[in-house]
Amino acid sequence: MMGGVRFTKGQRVTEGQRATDGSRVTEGLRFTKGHGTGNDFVILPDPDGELTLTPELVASLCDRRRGIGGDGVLRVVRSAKHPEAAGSAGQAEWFMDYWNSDGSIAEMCGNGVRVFVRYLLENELATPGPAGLPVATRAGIMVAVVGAETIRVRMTTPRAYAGSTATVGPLTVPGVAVDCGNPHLVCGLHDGVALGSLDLTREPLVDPAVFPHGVNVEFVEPGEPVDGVDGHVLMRVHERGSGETLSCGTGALAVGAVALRDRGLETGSIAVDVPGGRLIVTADEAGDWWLEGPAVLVATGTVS
Ligand SMILES: N[C@@H](CCC[C@H](N)C(=O)O)C(=O)O
Repeated sequence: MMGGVRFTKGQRVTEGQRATDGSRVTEGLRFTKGHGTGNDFVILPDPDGELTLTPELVASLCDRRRGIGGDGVLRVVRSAKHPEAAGSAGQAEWFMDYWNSDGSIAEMCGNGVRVFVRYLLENELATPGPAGLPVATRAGIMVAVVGAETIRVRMTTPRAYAGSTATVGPLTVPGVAVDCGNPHLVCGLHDGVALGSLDLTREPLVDPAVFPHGVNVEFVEPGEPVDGVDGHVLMRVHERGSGETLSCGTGALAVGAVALRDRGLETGSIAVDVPGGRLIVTADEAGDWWLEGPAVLVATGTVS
Protein backbone atom coordinates (compact mmCIF):
# COMPACT_ATOMS: atom_id res chain seq x y z
CA MET A 1 0.00 0.00 0.00
CA MET A 2 1.34 3.40 -0.99
CA GLY A 3 0.08 5.43 1.93
CA GLY A 4 0.81 8.81 0.29
CA VAL A 5 -1.03 8.10 -2.94
CA ARG A 6 -4.67 9.08 -3.18
CA PHE A 7 -6.99 8.66 -6.13
CA THR A 8 -10.69 8.54 -6.55
CA LYS A 9 -12.73 5.50 -7.47
CA GLY A 10 -13.10 6.66 -11.06
CA GLN A 11 -9.33 6.49 -11.47
CA ARG A 12 -9.05 2.88 -10.35
CA VAL A 13 -8.47 -0.04 -12.61
CA THR A 14 -10.37 -3.02 -11.27
CA GLU A 15 -8.69 -6.26 -12.21
CA GLY A 16 -11.22 -8.52 -10.47
CA GLN A 17 -11.62 -9.67 -6.92
CA ARG A 18 -10.14 -13.14 -7.39
CA ALA A 19 -7.65 -14.64 -9.79
CA THR A 20 -8.39 -18.05 -11.30
CA ASP A 21 -6.38 -19.73 -8.53
CA GLY A 22 -8.59 -18.01 -5.97
CA SER A 23 -5.95 -15.60 -4.73
CA ARG A 24 -6.91 -12.00 -4.19
CA VAL A 25 -6.09 -9.62 -7.05
CA THR A 26 -5.30 -6.05 -6.22
CA GLU A 27 -7.57 -3.26 -7.34
CA GLY A 28 -5.73 -0.09 -8.16
CA LEU A 29 -3.89 2.14 -10.56
CA ARG A 30 -1.56 0.25 -12.87
CA PHE A 31 1.89 1.68 -13.48
CA THR A 32 5.26 0.88 -14.99
CA LYS A 33 8.49 2.39 -13.77
CA GLY A 34 11.19 3.28 -16.28
CA HIS A 35 14.20 5.50 -16.77
CA GLY A 36 16.53 6.99 -19.35
CA THR A 37 20.05 7.58 -18.02
CA GLY A 38 18.63 7.71 -14.52
CA ASN A 39 15.90 10.25 -15.31
CA ASP A 40 13.04 8.17 -13.90
CA PHE A 41 9.34 8.13 -14.58
CA VAL A 42 6.10 6.61 -13.39
CA ILE A 43 4.31 5.50 -16.55
CA LEU A 44 0.51 5.42 -16.37
CA PRO A 45 -1.34 3.56 -19.13
CA ASP A 46 -4.53 5.45 -19.93
CA PRO A 47 -5.24 4.68 -23.61
CA ASP A 48 -8.77 6.06 -23.58
CA GLY A 49 -8.07 9.15 -21.49
CA GLU A 50 -10.21 8.07 -18.53
CA LEU A 51 -7.79 8.96 -15.77
CA THR A 52 -8.21 12.29 -13.99
CA LEU A 53 -4.63 13.28 -13.26
CA THR A 54 -4.18 16.02 -10.71
CA PRO A 55 -1.03 17.77 -9.49
CA GLU A 56 -1.59 16.14 -6.10
CA LEU A 57 -1.84 12.63 -7.55
CA VAL A 58 1.29 13.17 -9.67
CA ALA A 59 3.26 14.54 -6.72
CA SER A 60 2.21 11.64 -4.50
CA LEU A 61 3.12 9.03 -7.13
CA CYS A 62 6.53 10.69 -7.58
CA ASP A 63 7.18 10.91 -3.83
CA ARG A 64 10.32 8.81 -3.25
CA ARG A 65 9.36 7.83 0.29
CA ARG A 66 5.58 7.65 0.30
CA GLY A 67 4.94 6.86 -3.36
CA ILE A 68 6.61 5.00 -6.20
CA GLY A 69 9.17 7.71 -6.80
CA GLY A 70 10.12 9.47 -10.00
CA ASP A 71 11.23 12.70 -11.63
CA GLY A 72 7.94 12.80 -13.48
CA VAL A 73 4.86 11.00 -14.77
CA LEU A 74 4.28 9.85 -18.36
CA ARG A 75 0.64 9.25 -19.08
CA VAL A 76 0.22 7.03 -22.15
CA VAL A 77 -2.94 8.22 -23.86
CA ARG A 78 -4.21 8.04 -27.43
CA SER A 79 -3.91 11.44 -29.11
CA ALA A 80 -7.54 11.22 -30.18
CA LYS A 81 -8.56 10.88 -26.52
CA HIS A 82 -6.67 13.89 -25.16
CA PRO A 83 -7.93 17.44 -25.74
CA GLU A 84 -4.40 18.83 -26.17
CA ALA A 85 -3.46 16.24 -28.81
CA ALA A 86 -6.63 15.45 -30.74
CA GLY A 87 -5.41 17.57 -33.68
CA SER A 88 -2.30 15.35 -33.95
CA ALA A 89 -4.19 12.06 -34.01
CA GLY A 90 -3.73 11.67 -37.77
CA GLN A 91 0.04 11.94 -37.44
CA ALA A 92 0.74 10.21 -34.12
CA GLU A 93 -1.50 7.65 -32.45
CA TRP A 94 -0.05 8.24 -28.97
CA PHE A 95 0.35 11.37 -26.87
CA MET A 96 2.96 11.69 -24.11
CA ASP A 97 1.19 13.60 -21.35
CA TYR A 98 4.25 14.61 -19.29
CA TRP A 99 4.11 15.93 -15.70
CA ASN A 100 7.00 17.01 -13.46
CA SER A 101 7.32 15.48 -9.99
CA ASP A 102 5.91 18.62 -8.33
CA GLY A 103 2.69 18.21 -10.30
CA SER A 104 3.40 20.85 -12.94
CA ILE A 105 2.99 20.13 -16.64
CA ALA A 106 5.85 20.53 -19.13
CA GLU A 107 5.91 20.77 -22.89
CA MET A 108 8.45 18.09 -23.55
CA CYS A 109 10.79 15.53 -21.99
CA GLY A 110 13.60 14.07 -24.09
CA ASN A 111 14.33 11.11 -21.84
CA GLY A 112 10.64 10.66 -21.19
CA VAL A 113 9.76 10.31 -24.87
CA ARG A 114 12.39 7.59 -25.29
CA VAL A 115 11.06 5.70 -22.25
CA PHE A 116 7.53 6.26 -23.55
CA VAL A 117 8.47 4.59 -26.85
CA ARG A 118 10.07 1.68 -24.99
CA TYR A 119 6.78 1.26 -23.12
CA LEU A 120 4.72 1.29 -26.35
CA LEU A 121 6.98 -1.32 -27.93
CA GLU A 122 7.20 -3.67 -24.95
CA ASN A 123 3.44 -3.57 -24.54
CA GLU A 124 2.83 -4.04 -28.28
CA LEU A 125 0.89 -0.81 -28.51
CA ALA A 126 2.81 0.43 -31.54
CA THR A 127 5.15 -0.73 -34.28
CA PRO A 128 7.70 1.63 -35.82
CA GLY A 129 7.22 2.28 -39.53
CA PRO A 130 10.06 2.74 -42.03
CA ALA A 131 10.33 6.40 -41.00
CA GLY A 132 10.21 5.64 -37.26
CA LEU A 133 7.54 5.94 -34.61
CA PRO A 134 5.85 9.34 -34.16
CA VAL A 135 4.81 10.48 -30.68
CA ALA A 136 2.74 13.59 -30.02
CA THR A 137 3.92 15.91 -27.25
CA ARG A 138 2.97 19.43 -26.19
CA ALA A 139 6.06 20.61 -28.13
CA GLY A 140 4.96 18.89 -31.35
CA ILE A 141 5.55 15.49 -32.88
CA MET A 142 8.80 13.68 -32.14
CA VAL A 143 9.86 10.68 -34.20
CA ALA A 144 11.70 7.78 -32.57
CA VAL A 145 14.07 5.37 -34.27
CA VAL A 146 14.66 2.23 -32.25
CA GLY A 147 18.14 0.71 -32.18
CA ALA A 148 19.55 -2.41 -30.57
CA GLU A 149 20.51 -0.70 -27.33
CA THR A 150 19.28 2.84 -27.62
CA ILE A 151 16.36 4.91 -28.84
CA ARG A 152 17.05 8.01 -30.98
CA VAL A 153 14.47 10.73 -31.22
CA ARG A 154 14.20 13.53 -33.75
CA MET A 155 13.68 16.53 -31.53
CA THR A 156 12.55 20.12 -31.85
CA THR A 157 15.30 22.27 -33.37
CA PRO A 158 16.98 24.02 -30.42
CA ARG A 159 16.92 27.81 -30.60
CA ALA A 160 19.33 30.00 -28.63
CA TYR A 161 17.58 33.31 -28.03
CA ALA A 162 19.13 35.29 -25.17
CA GLY A 163 22.01 35.65 -22.78
CA SER A 164 21.24 35.43 -19.07
CA THR A 165 22.71 34.19 -15.79
CA ALA A 166 22.10 31.61 -13.07
CA THR A 167 23.16 32.11 -9.47
CA VAL A 168 24.03 29.15 -7.25
CA GLY A 169 25.05 30.17 -3.74
CA PRO A 170 27.76 32.82 -4.12
CA LEU A 171 28.41 31.95 -7.77
CA THR A 172 26.79 33.73 -10.74
CA VAL A 173 27.40 32.01 -14.07
CA PRO A 174 26.61 33.51 -17.49
CA GLY A 175 24.59 31.33 -19.82
CA VAL A 176 22.60 31.02 -23.01
CA ALA A 177 18.82 30.64 -23.02
CA VAL A 178 17.80 27.85 -25.40
CA ASP A 179 14.28 26.88 -26.40
CA CYS A 180 13.97 23.13 -27.00
CA GLY A 181 10.19 23.15 -26.89
CA ASN A 182 10.72 23.72 -23.17
CA PRO A 183 13.01 26.38 -21.69
CA HIS A 184 16.69 25.89 -20.82
CA LEU A 185 19.62 27.97 -19.61
CA VAL A 186 23.01 26.50 -20.51
CA CYS A 187 25.80 27.77 -18.25
CA GLY A 188 29.43 26.94 -19.00
CA LEU A 189 31.67 26.83 -15.93
CA HIS A 190 34.96 28.75 -15.95
CA ASP A 191 37.67 29.95 -13.58
CA GLY A 192 38.36 26.53 -12.08
CA VAL A 193 34.82 26.04 -10.76
CA ALA A 194 34.23 22.27 -10.70
CA LEU A 195 30.89 20.83 -11.79
CA GLY A 196 30.88 18.52 -8.77
CA SER A 197 31.24 21.44 -6.36
CA LEU A 198 27.86 23.01 -7.18
CA ASP A 199 25.10 22.70 -4.63
CA LEU A 200 22.00 22.05 -6.74
CA THR A 201 19.79 21.04 -3.83
CA ARG A 202 18.28 24.50 -4.17
CA GLU A 203 16.86 26.07 -7.29
CA PRO A 204 19.36 28.34 -9.09
CA LEU A 205 18.25 31.97 -9.18
CA VAL A 206 17.40 33.18 -12.66
CA ASP A 207 15.91 36.28 -14.25
CA PRO A 208 12.12 35.92 -14.24
CA ALA A 209 11.85 38.46 -17.06
CA VAL A 210 13.78 36.08 -19.34
CA PHE A 211 12.09 32.96 -17.97
CA PRO A 212 8.52 33.87 -17.01
CA HIS A 213 7.52 30.20 -16.91
CA GLY A 214 10.61 28.96 -15.08
CA VAL A 215 13.59 27.21 -16.63
CA ASN A 216 15.72 24.08 -16.56
CA VAL A 217 19.31 25.09 -15.77
CA GLU A 218 22.27 23.10 -17.10
CA PHE A 219 25.83 23.54 -15.88
CA VAL A 220 28.57 22.32 -18.17
CA GLU A 221 32.30 21.65 -18.15
CA PRO A 222 34.50 20.23 -20.93
CA GLY A 223 35.16 16.49 -21.08
CA GLU A 224 38.11 14.49 -22.42
CA PRO A 225 38.08 13.73 -26.18
CA VAL A 226 35.80 10.82 -27.11
CA ASP A 227 36.10 8.82 -30.35
CA GLY A 228 33.35 9.17 -32.94
CA VAL A 229 31.97 12.53 -31.84
CA ASP A 230 32.92 16.17 -32.37
CA GLY A 231 32.88 17.12 -28.73
CA HIS A 232 32.37 15.83 -25.21
CA VAL A 233 30.95 17.75 -22.27
CA LEU A 234 29.87 16.96 -18.72
CA MET A 235 26.56 18.32 -17.50
CA ARG A 236 24.52 18.62 -14.34
CA VAL A 237 20.97 19.93 -14.36
CA HIS A 238 18.44 21.48 -12.04
CA GLU A 239 15.07 20.80 -13.64
CA ARG A 240 12.06 23.04 -13.39
CA GLY A 241 9.48 21.15 -11.37
CA SER A 242 11.73 18.24 -10.41
CA GLY A 243 14.94 19.58 -8.82
CA GLU A 244 18.34 18.10 -9.58
CA THR A 245 17.95 14.96 -11.70
CA LEU A 246 20.46 12.41 -12.96
CA SER A 247 19.76 13.39 -16.55
CA CYS A 248 17.67 15.63 -18.79
CA GLY A 249 17.29 14.85 -22.49
CA THR A 250 16.09 18.27 -23.62
CA GLY A 251 18.83 19.73 -21.38
CA ALA A 252 21.40 17.62 -23.22
CA LEU A 253 19.95 18.84 -26.52
CA ALA A 254 20.36 22.46 -25.40
CA VAL A 255 23.90 21.78 -24.19
CA GLY A 256 24.79 19.92 -27.39
CA ALA A 257 23.51 22.80 -29.51
CA VAL A 258 25.61 25.32 -27.59
CA ALA A 259 28.66 23.03 -27.74
CA LEU A 260 28.38 22.65 -31.53
CA ARG A 261 27.89 26.38 -31.96
CA ASP A 262 30.93 27.11 -29.76
CA ARG A 263 32.98 24.82 -32.04
CA GLY A 264 31.74 26.69 -35.13
CA LEU A 265 29.90 23.59 -36.37
CA GLU A 266 26.45 23.45 -37.93
CA THR A 267 26.40 19.66 -38.05
CA GLY A 268 28.04 17.01 -35.88
CA SER A 269 27.64 15.05 -32.66
CA ILE A 270 28.31 15.89 -29.03
CA ALA A 271 28.56 13.33 -26.22
CA VAL A 272 26.85 14.75 -23.15
CA ASP A 273 27.74 12.92 -19.95
CA VAL A 274 25.21 13.33 -17.16
CA PRO A 275 25.40 11.78 -13.68
CA GLY A 276 23.18 8.93 -14.96
CA GLY A 277 25.10 8.05 -18.13
CA ARG A 278 25.75 9.31 -21.66
CA LEU A 279 23.48 10.95 -24.23
CA ILE A 280 24.47 11.74 -27.80
CA VAL A 281 23.14 14.86 -29.51
CA THR A 282 23.47 15.07 -33.30
CA ALA A 283 22.69 17.78 -35.83
CA ASP A 284 22.58 16.08 -39.23
CA GLU A 285 23.01 17.27 -42.81
CA ALA A 286 19.24 17.39 -43.28
CA GLY A 287 18.99 19.97 -40.51
CA ASP A 288 17.41 17.55 -38.03
CA TRP A 289 18.40 17.30 -34.37
CA TRP A 290 18.60 13.93 -32.66
CA LEU A 291 18.86 12.74 -29.07
CA GLU A 292 20.09 9.21 -28.47
CA GLY A 293 20.42 7.14 -25.32
CA PRO A 294 19.17 4.12 -23.42
CA ALA A 295 15.54 3.72 -22.29
CA VAL A 296 14.73 1.02 -19.77
CA LEU A 297 11.59 -0.33 -18.08
CA VAL A 298 12.30 -1.71 -14.62
CA ALA A 299 9.02 -2.67 -12.94
CA THR A 300 5.28 -2.94 -13.35
CA GLY A 301 2.75 -2.94 -10.57
CA THR A 302 -0.40 -1.56 -9.07
CA VAL A 303 -0.86 1.29 -6.64
CA SER A 304 -3.43 -0.01 -4.22
N1 LIG B 1 13.80 15.46 -17.89
C1 LIG B 1 13.20 15.92 -19.08
C2 LIG B 1 12.63 17.33 -19.02
C3 LIG B 1 11.35 17.34 -18.18
C4 LIG B 1 10.61 18.67 -18.21
C5 LIG B 1 11.32 19.77 -17.51
N2 LIG B 1 11.53 19.53 -16.10
C6 LIG B 1 10.53 21.06 -17.72
O1 LIG B 1 9.78 21.48 -16.82
O2 LIG B 1 10.66 21.66 -18.78
C7 LIG B 1 14.00 15.64 -20.30
O3 LIG B 1 14.62 14.56 -20.34
O4 LIG B 1 13.99 16.41 -21.25
